[in-house]
Amino acid sequence: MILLTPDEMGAADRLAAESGIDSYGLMVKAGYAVAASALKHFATVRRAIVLAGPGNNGGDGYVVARALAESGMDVAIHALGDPDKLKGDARTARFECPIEPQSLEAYLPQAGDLVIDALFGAGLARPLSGAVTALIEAIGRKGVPVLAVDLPSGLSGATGAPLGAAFHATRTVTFMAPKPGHYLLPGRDLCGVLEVADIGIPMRIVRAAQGGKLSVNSPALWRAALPHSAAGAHKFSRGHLGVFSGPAGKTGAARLSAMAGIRCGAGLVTLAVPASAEAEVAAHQTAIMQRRLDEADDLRDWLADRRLSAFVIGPGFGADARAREFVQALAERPTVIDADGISAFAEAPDELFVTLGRFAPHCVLTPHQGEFSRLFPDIAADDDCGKVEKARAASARAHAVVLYKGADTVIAAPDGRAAINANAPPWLATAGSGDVLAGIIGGLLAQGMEAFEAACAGAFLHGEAGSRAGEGLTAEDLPGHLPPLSAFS
Ligand SMILES: NC(=O)C1=CN([C@@H]2O[C@H](COP(=O)(O)OP(=O)(O)OC[C@H]3O[C@@H](n4cnc5c(N)ncnc54)[C@H](O)[C@@H]3O)[C@@H](O)[C@H]2O)[C@H](O)CC1
Ligand SMILES: [K+]
Repeated sequence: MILLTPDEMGAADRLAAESGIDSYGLMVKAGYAVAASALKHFATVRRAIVLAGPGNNGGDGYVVARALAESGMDVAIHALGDPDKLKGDARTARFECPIEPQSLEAYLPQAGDLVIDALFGAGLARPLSGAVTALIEAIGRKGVPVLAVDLPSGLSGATGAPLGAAFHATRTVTFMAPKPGHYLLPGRDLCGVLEVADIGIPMRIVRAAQGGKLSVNSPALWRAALPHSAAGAHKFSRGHLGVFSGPAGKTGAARLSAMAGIRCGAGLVTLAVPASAEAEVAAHQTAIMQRRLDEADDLRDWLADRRLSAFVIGPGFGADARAREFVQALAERPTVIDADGISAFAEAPDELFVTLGRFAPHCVLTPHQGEFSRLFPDIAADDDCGKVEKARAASARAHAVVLYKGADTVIAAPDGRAAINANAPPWLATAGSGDVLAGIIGGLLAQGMEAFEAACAGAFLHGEAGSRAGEGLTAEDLPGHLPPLSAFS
């Protein structure tokens, strides 16, 4: 599913107008879509209160009011600012609506109300005023449901961050395509159930307006790149994943990664294990092989085997000089660098980026928020940037795919492509879950998937496994609940 930033939506609007599409007609369809949602999902409310803002979001609101009044609902309009100052389509909508707007201050929330939030949408430019903030709080205290037009007022459609106070909507109706702010947190929560209404802008125009580089993560993005088990496939043709284990007592994370790697189809998986942990690891493994590997020289000997097609380093490994040395040696091969593999470079991020920059961007960094801040402190601290922009900036700097973890995981590639992953159930945030994700991505890389597609597919499969394993899952449950890749081809 494509995503449009509010600016791109504005471009789509302009392209639509240039192609002769009547913009007021778009506003009418937008308003009727919201009214239809109100009638379908809030039919039992006593009255609908349209809060109409000073621009076209407000204009949509007047159309909603007219449509609901025509359907017999008890409707009132409370306008922010002077309705006589409305311009263009919003002005037309106001005068085509039979209901006289009252002032915003005159609205006293009552049980049984439905608030239609048509104050601000794509044009939100600054935090809401104190009066509007107070009204949002009064509505929240009264427990009055809110149906938001395009975006809950106060929420940035670009970043998913509120600019101060914002409505917490029960449902949001947006137009033609979702925006990043509908999926990034806390925006996704503030929107409630999201509906995307078609208001008659041809998709060729919507696609022309879209930079084409930002999507909601879905199989459509990577199904063509999935490894297909050809009839003649044998274990060597499905790649060989190397996973680096930590020392005795710290081998669980790597074992989770290795299990995930073999479960998502890697033909062979080998755990590289220091002498101290050999017995411990051997006691747990069956299908997964192991190899003693202590120092960088052992690693270089192992790397001579070109059948090794991908690696995972980081889970439980230890964030030390040895980790940096190993990552430096691995950078020439597709490698998932996770956890300690990232933190090991906290004092010298550029050392990692220079090394990765010497090769094609075939590595995947999988930082959570803390690790991201350690590796990209200036990017993490830039509040003007949303999570998509941060992941993109980090990916360009690191010359690697960056999978910026969270309940709203964002995947970005150095070429600007980005995807927001939105299928992770909340209970996926459990110890070891990240180790499994690293293993899934490593397993897909080992089978020849490119880094961006492997990271997107990995994030999606991880979320699916979490949903299938259900609440109360532990990380050990995840590999066994991975859906077969054939389910997506
Ligand atoms: N193709 C579509 O998606 C369509 C969208 N429609 C609706 O149009 C709005 C966008 O309308 P716009 O006039 O550009 O902006 P807003 O109505 O969101 O904002 C109005 C105006 O308010 C000022 N402003 C911004 N922030 C604040 C603030 N915090 N306090 C006070 N005033 C503020 C600023 O000047 C804005 O311009 C979109 O969301 C859709 O709902 C079309 O109706 C149909 C086609
Ligand atoms: K709104």
